[in-house]
Amino acid sequence: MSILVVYATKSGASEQCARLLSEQLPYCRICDIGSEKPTIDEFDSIIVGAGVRDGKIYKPLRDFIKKNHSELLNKKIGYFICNEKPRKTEEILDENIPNDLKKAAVCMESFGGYKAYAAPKENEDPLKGIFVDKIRTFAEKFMI
Ligand SMILES: Cc1cc2nc3c(=O)[nH]c(=O)nc-3n(C[C@H](O)[C@H](O)[C@H](O)COP(=O)(O)O)c2cc1C
Repeated sequence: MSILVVYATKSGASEQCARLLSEQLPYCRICDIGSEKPTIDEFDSIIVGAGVRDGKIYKPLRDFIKKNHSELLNKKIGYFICNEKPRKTEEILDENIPNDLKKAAVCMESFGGYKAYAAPKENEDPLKGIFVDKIRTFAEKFMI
């Protein structure tokens, strides 16, 4: 089973999460939708994830979901978001992911994120604010 993690990031948290996920999943590659166009028919399983600003996941990922809606329904799929207020996760997923795609998902989760305008500097921990345990649990659940 080959897995693709497609992500969009602005301050880096979603990229960190995509990397950690890929280390815990077999045959997994990651793709920054901001700089690469993935060929999704090469993959049985897709995880999509993005940062959130003003309640919205980033546009390149929204566009990816819209463009590939019917193909995604035929994949094993999971969603993650990176945001600083994980309590709003359900609301954000409801407003950003179409219902049928949400129902078909194996897992959906917020992995936390950086406080607004406080992304870690080069000498700081790049996982500050990220819930590493949630990434591990997500990966385990995705593989069942
Ligand atoms: C301008 C701005 C708006 C934000 N809006 C939200 C928001 O509506 N809800 C939330 O939970 N987090 C919000 N955040 C926090 C981001 O979701 C968080 O920094 C996350 O790490 C972004 O993902 P990224 O690092 O992959 O770009 C906002 C951050 C910024 C800078």
